[in-house]
Amino acid sequence: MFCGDETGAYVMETGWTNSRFGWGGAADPCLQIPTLLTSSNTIGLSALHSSSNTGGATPIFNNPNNTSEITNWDAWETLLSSSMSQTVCQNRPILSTDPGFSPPGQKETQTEIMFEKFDTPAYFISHTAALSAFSLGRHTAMVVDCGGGGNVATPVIDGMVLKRSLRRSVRGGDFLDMQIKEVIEKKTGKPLAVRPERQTTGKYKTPSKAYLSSLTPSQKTYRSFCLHETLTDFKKSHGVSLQFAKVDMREVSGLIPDDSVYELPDGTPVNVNEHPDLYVVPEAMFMEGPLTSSKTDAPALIDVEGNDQDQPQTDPSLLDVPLHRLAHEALSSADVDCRKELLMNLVLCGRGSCFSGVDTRLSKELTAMTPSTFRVKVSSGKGEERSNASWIGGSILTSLGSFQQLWLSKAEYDEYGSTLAVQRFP
Ligand SMILES: Nc1ncnc2c1ncn2[C@@H]1O[C@H](COP(=O)(O)OP(=O)(O)OP(=O)(O)O)[C@@H](O)[C@H]1O
Repeated sequence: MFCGDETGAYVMETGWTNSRFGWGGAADPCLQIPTLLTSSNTIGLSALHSSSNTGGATPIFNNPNNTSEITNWDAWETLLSSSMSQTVCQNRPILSTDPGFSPPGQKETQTEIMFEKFDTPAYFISHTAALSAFSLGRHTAMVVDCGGGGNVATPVIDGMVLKRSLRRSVRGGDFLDMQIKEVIEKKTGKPLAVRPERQTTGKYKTPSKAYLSSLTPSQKTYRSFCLHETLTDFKKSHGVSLQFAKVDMREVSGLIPDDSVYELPDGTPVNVNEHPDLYVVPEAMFMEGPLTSSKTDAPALIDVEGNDQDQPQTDPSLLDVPLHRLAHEALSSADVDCRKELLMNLVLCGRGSCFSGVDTRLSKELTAMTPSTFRVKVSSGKGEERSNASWIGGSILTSLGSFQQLWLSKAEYDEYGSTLAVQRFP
């Protein structure tokens, strides 16, 4: 048991796309780092160019199927130590998050690193979905998290995650990026332009002459980063214009600006309104039938041009189903008794769900799939609250007095070792 009066805990979440760090009790993380910007010994843009024999930097997650399997522990440690030095964190209890499908042994390794290398006085690993539900004040909820690596539906009952009912799908933010890239390239008739990080940005930016296809295969992490940065910028600026084909247009009328022009990094203008296939890209989240037919369509490609010969095959447990079916699958595998309550408490989170109308659409589709006696109620935070839901849940949890007895303390670790992590953090 960690018995400090005032814990001042450090809360960290290592997501597929973004990692978040900050202090327990705070409203927002004080530091966010793109997870891709980390290599074994450095962090930041220089990490993308650090060479290795395999060509390019090796990121923390080098597996397109499992967003939580840490494959480069040195990079994970570098990310942590860098965030701690930036936020001046020393000798604090640390809470980290786990999405519930990490491979066996990962939690023990994390626990060992925390106590042996970072000398933390206490440590705790909590489920991402349980924390997201908690951020909206719910102990029981069906959490639908739309991230970069994929979408995950997790039933949470009384704060406990039903692991056997957890369902993942490939249609996350990276998948949509590939769709947007394809449409833009088809419209403009040339490869997608990206903006090298050293070029001037802002009002006086010069057009970029760098194209995704001109970056060499050895720059694969850099290419992924450029693609992600360019298309996230597109989604952010045109998230309002990107619509769902089946949403009642009366509900969203007035949201589409008449002149919705996005300027690509090379200066090419793309009028989103003139390209219905562009503004309905998020519709892929709800489209029926399989959308990923080949290996190169895999959701979270590290090599965006499909040149990586070592690319693992897509995990068969990853579903290629629309968001509402994903939630429905997770719901159907939960106990009959709790389904009604889960549907009444559907929590939508993750930055990938920030397109306008996702909550309405999800609610409509699920209502159509469930008996009329069931009521679907989708709740979600606004803006950053939605994006940082699990981090915020961790921040709330660590500041509760009743939670303090749940920490795994250094004394306990010294006595029983990291195997205690398996019991403490199921
Ligand atoms: N305004 C926006 N509208 C839609 N999508 C967005 C927006 N901003 C960012 N995204 C997308 O959200 C995804 C990242 O979401 P988020 O930060 O929740 O992921 P993560 O937590 O790092 O990933 P994961 O949950 O898979 O571990 C990226 O694919 C990004 O392009």
